[in-house]
Amino acid sequence: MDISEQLFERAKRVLPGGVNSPVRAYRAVGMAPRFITRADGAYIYDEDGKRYIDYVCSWGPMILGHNHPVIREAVERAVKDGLSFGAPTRREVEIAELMIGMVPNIEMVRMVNSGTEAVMSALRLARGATGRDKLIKFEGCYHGHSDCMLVNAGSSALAGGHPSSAGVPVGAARDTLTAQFNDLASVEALLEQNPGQVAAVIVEPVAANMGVVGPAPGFLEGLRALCDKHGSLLIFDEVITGFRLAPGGAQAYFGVRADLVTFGKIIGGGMPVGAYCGSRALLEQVAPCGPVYQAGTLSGNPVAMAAGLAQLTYLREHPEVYEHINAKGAALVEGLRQLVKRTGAPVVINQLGSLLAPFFTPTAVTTFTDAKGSDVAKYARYFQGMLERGVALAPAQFEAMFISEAHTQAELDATLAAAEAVFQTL
Ligand SMILES: Cc1ncc(COP(=O)(O)O)c(C=O)c1O
Ligand SMILES: N[C@H](C=O)CCC(=O)O
Repeated sequence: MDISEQLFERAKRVLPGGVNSPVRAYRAVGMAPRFITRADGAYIYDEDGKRYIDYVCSWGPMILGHNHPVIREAVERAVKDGLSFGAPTRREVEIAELMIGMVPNIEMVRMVNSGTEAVMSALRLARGATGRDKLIKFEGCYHGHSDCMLVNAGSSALAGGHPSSAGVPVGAARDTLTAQFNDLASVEALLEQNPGQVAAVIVEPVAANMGVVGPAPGFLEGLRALCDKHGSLLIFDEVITGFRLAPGGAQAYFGVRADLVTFGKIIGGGMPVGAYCGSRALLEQVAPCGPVYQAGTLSGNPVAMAAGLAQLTYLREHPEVYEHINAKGAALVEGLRQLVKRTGAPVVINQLGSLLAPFFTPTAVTTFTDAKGSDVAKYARYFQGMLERGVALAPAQFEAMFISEAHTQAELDATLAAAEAVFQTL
C-alpha cells in the first residue's frame, strides 16, 4: 500500500467514507483517492511524492492556478491582522463594489460561506419576495446540499446513486419541481400546471454537474421569457460559471439577465465563500432591511475576503486571462477530438470556455438523458489511465474539468499524449 492508500484506510475509521465531501472518495472511479500535500501552478502533489497536472482546480476556484502569489500574499497580510471579527470590514465593501462593477444586473451582494448557503439563501429570498413556495430546478443540475435542492441532483449525488437524498423531509422536497435541461416545454408545462405558485426557476446556465452540457440556443432566453410571463424569478446559479466564463459570468457571456445570481468558488480565491446577489429591491428584503432572515457568524470573514478581493481584482485588471483560458479550452478539445478520430475511441467532448467534459458515448450529449447514458465504467478506466500518467481529472463522470491560467502548452501537450495512450486501451 502506498502512503495515500494507508491514509485512506486510517481516514475511513474516522471520517465517513474517509472524506469530507463524497466525490473525493474516488468511488465512481473504483480506487483509493490521492492524499494531497501541496499544489502549485497547474500541479498538485500527493503524499507519495507524485506530481499531477490538475484539472480539478479545487472544483473551480483556482482559476489563476494553485498558490498564486497575489492571493497568497493578500492572505498572509490579512492573517497578520486577525482571523475573524464578527463585525463589518472595509474589504467586504470593496469586494461587493468590485463584483457589482464586473457583473451585470446586480446592485447588492450578501456574502455567505459556501455555494450551498448562497443558493439556499437566494431561494428563501425568492420565496419571501414573491410569496410563493414552489421552485423549478433541472434534473442533473446540482445546487449544493440544502434540503430542497437535493431532488434529482447532479454531481456526486448522482454519481453515488442518491440524486434525491435520504433524510430530506417530504415537505421540504414537495415544492421542488423538476424540469429537463434544454427542454423549454418541460418548464412551460410545470409553470402552467402550477399557476401563480412558482417563486423561482433555478438553473446552472452551463450545466456542469452532469459533465458539461451547454445551453441550447434560445434556452436561457426562453427561461427568461417564461419567468417574465409567469411572474417567477430567474436564478442563475453561477457557483461554477461566475467569473469563469467571463468577468461578468454567464449573464454577460450569454446576454441573458437573471433576477438573482449565486456565486462561490472563484470569489473566495480558494477560501470558503459564497454570495447571492441581485437588485436593490430584492436584496433589501433580506434582514436587517427586510423580513427574509439570513445570517452568518463567519460570513464576510476577513481572510476569505482578502483572498477573494485579490483574485477578483487580478481578474478585473487582467481580462486577457479569459482569452487565455478559453483558448486553452478550445485547443484541448480540438486536440482530444483529433485523437478521437485517430484512435476511433467512442468519446464525445463537450467544452464551453475553460470547462470541459468527455463522455464515453458515440452520440452528441445535449441533455441530461444523453449524459446519463454515457459509459461511466469507461470513464473510470480513462480516469485511472490518466492518473497513472500524471494527469488528475475529476474522479467522476458527472463533473467538469477546469482549466486555469497556470496551464501552459506544455501541460496541454502532456495531457494529449496521455489521452492518446489511454484512448488506445479503452
Ligand atoms: C452550480 C453549483 N452550485 C452550488 C454548489 C455548492 O457549492 P458548495 O460546494 O461550495 O457548497 C456547487 C458545488 O458544489 C455547484 O457546482
Ligand atoms: N460538483 C461539485 C461542485 O461543483 C464537486 C465538489 C464537491 O461536491 O465536493
